[in-house]
Amino acid sequence: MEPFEDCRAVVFDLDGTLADTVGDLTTALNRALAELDLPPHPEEAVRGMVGGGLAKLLTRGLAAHDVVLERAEHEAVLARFVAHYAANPAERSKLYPGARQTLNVLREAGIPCGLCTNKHEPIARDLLTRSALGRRSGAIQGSETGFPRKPDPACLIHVVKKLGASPETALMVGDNATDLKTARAAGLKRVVLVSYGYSVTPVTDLGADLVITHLHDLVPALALPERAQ
Ligand SMILES: O=C(O)COP(=O)(O)O
Ligand SMILES: [Mg+2]
Repeated sequence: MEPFEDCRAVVFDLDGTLADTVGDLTTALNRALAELDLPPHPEEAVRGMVGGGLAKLLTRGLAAHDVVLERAEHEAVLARFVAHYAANPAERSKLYPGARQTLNVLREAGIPCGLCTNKHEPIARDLLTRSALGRRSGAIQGSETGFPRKPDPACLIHVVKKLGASPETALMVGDNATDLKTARAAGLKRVVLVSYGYSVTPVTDLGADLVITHLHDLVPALALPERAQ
């Protein structure tokens, strides 16, 4: 893409973009499945189920076993799954290389960073605090807070506004088609996708303005002043 010279804010997705969380998600999902006497899914299978929030992950995990629960039971299993995950969200999860450094460089360059995730917001905040990303993020928006989940653009529009930017001057960095769709629906002109996340479709086929293989490739693409890099 052309260097994005007028970037005033960067909004990141969390799972698959800043943090590799699939290990802990798999553990929690498999605990919930075990309580239903269902076999566990391997981490590689769960990778392709992440990105739509915990409710969707449970639905996908059950569907992979050809199980559809009646509503009340599904809600009860979901509550247990969320509780399992909330109890241990950071045992095996880790930030991707360059996550902290990239947020630092952007902040030093005067570009506020925010976060828009389909993860339950309290769990997202917990993860971010544990990984010291929370204080580097100017605005965090997760799910179950009254905003509809991505790809509805409302949460992204809210974060962009909180960061003091506009859709024209903000950039979204995500890992799948949902992030791209959300950003376009919010009116963002620049969308970067990372290639190492959880997308089941090759990200190069999705129509992003730029695909990066490493977070370190983000700052050079923004044409920031030399001192900031
Ligand atoms: O599916 C989730 O729980 C979160 O996904 P996201 O951070 O990629 O939006
Ligand atoms: Mg993601």
